[in-house]
Amino acid sequence: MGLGEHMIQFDQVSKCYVRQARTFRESLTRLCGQSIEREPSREAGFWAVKDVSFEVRRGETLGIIGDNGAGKSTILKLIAGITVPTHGRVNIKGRISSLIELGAGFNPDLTGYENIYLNGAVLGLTRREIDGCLGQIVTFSGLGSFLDVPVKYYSSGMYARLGFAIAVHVKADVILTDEILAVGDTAFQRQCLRKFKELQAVSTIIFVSHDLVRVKEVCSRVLWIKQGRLHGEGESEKVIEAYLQAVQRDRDHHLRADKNRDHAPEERRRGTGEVEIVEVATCDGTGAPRMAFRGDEVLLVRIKYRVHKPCYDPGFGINIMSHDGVFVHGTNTFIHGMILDLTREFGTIELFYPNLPMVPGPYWLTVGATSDNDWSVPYDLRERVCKFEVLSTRRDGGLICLEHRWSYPVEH
Ligand SMILES: Nc1ncnc2c1ncn2[C@@H]1O[C@H](COP(=O)(O)OP(=O)(O)OP(=O)(O)O)[C@@H](O)[C@H]1O
Repeated sequence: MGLGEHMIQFDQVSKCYVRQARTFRESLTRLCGQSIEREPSREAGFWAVKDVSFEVRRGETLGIIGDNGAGKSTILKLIAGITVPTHGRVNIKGRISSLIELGAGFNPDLTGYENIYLNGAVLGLTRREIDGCLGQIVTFSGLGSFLDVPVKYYSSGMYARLGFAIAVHVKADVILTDEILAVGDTAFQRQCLRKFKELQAVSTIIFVSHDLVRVKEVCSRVLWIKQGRLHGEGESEKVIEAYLQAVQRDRDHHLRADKNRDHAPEERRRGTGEVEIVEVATCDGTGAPRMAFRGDEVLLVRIKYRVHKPCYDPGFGINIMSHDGVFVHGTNTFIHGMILDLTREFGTIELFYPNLPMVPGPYWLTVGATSDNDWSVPYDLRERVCKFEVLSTRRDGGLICLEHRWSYPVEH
């Protein structure tokens, strides 16, 4: 087999699952343990994968991303031959090792050692081949004397360890992984990641994950699956960026729909009323209202106010609070030495943030108008007046994403 040849080919592949559609009455009847013979369930076809074509070359690590239920795992199952396409053709070359549902093929009454041989045989290895990699599997699993115990006594983490150890040592041509680098404890995850990087050099890998940082790190090409269809394909960075933008649009839509439904207003308000904060809106760089932002995007806070009485030395302030009430940032016009002329009845003032270097999550804005920088007696103080969300692929801990860079000087 030569370099660059196609290891996986999907040619207009579709997969239809048949789902049992039940009426409420049928579900109730079932719950009560009664027969549903007189009212049979109707069968509904559901296209989990629809008309998908792609190819994967030898040595590639291909990422598959998409929302929950998009059809990613179904594609893996089609590659693994766990399920067959309803239409189209799936061509696979070489031995496949599947890291989906780790340990699913184990026999609970057999010991770890026995399951290594059983699993190896299922994967098409001869006894001699399994003997050859047994030592590595044993060491990698870290299960020691537990390998003499029937696997029904294993914890789910131990199950996954053994499953992973077998799957990565069988010298497969194609390796299928589904959120696999998140199994076990942190030390085992590090070990898996090291092994994964080793395998990248010798195998073709299909990597399904919601961890977009990891996908970007390990895959050069990515497929974006949306509602069973291939929605995007190409260089990881570009496809992930487009996906994130779509996620953000959806999230924004959702947040605004929620706001319009006026769910449980969280706002607290007080003030003497000379200046009224009529409306606070979070906007994008073009000034369009928006509630979900990526960390590298502009946030423009637009405050519309109304002056009811002439007032002395007026100013505005903004606080950003995290969802659990931690004060993230605060500023006001007094700090910036701004002198405002509030002689007109209506006006607008805007605060511009060039980016939002915070950890992902929901944030709240408190906006106030006051005189002479005295916030104890404000004209109008609207606490938690509006909410926005920061979406990010960064995984830093804490509250803010400080720019940083690791270095690892080698001592000579
Ligand atoms: N055996 C099945 N029978 C019926 N429907 C199924 C079956 N397996 C999957 N589905 C449906 O097919 C769709 C695609 O599922 P799939 O597991 O491939 O999604 P996914 O992209 O891997 O999702 P996630 O990110 O949540 O794991 C879902 O709507 C799911 O409910």
